[in-house]
Amino acid sequence: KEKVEITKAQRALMKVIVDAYNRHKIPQDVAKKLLQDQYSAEENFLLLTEMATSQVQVLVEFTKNIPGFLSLNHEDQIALLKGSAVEAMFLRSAQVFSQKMPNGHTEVLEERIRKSGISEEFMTPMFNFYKSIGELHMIEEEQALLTAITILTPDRPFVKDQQAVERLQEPMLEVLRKLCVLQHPQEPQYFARLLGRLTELRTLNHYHAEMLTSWRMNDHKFTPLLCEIWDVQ
Ligand SMILES: O=C(NC1CCCCC1)[C@H](C1CCCCC1)n1c(-c2ccc(-c3nnn[nH]3)cc2)nc2ccccc21
Repeated sequence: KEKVEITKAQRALMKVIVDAYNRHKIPQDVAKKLLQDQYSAEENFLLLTEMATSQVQVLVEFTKNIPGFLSLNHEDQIALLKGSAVEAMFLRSAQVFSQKMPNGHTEVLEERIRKSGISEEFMTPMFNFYKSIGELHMIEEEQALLTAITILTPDRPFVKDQQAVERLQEPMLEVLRKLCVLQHPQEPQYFARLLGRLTELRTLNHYHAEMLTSWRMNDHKFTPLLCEIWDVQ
């Protein structure tokens, strides 16, 4: 039986990531807002672009706190943010969707999202992902590390020094692996399941451009930041 122990240095790294993650959580209020009222497709799309814009700003702040990130080549820093922004948005959306809510609220939230204006064909992959994240019942340390690991994916388009990114991602993966063994001793496959979600996240990345243009409304307006990050307009 492997004796797993998180070292002092690993605990310190985890604390830095979790503190940064908690400081930069975007307001949960999108779920509350959606539960309050039904909105038109236009209003929902505006809400999405507002939430996504503020989440990108928060993601940049969070990323700056990842040890070593600011020492990376500057173009690579941009390539990593650009390459992970959509995945981080869906990961955060999944965490918002999976958060504990009073009875029946998750069903109402799901209904509101299904009727928000997104076209039908994307509902299944999106909710499959949200539910598979929910089933993991991640603790916040796991959520924070998974977000950092997503950002530090070496094989994003245009990353020049992939080894430098791997050197930052590997210690995060090792801490997460140990955390999973300690948190879920009766589930030796839990870490593998967690990483499997990152593969599912990449498929949502693939759908994203089509999802945006498929919203049942015309004239999709984006903020300048989203035009940069989402490669639209
Ligand atoms: O605001 C949101 N997500 C923010 C959450 C926090 C981080 C930044 C994004 C959207 C809501 C917007 C208003 C209409 C309903 C969905 N959202 C989504 C969602 C839906 C479609 C696309 C998308 N992308 N491209 N086309 N459609 C992205 C995200 N999934 C959610 C699950 C739980 C709670 C909110 C959720």
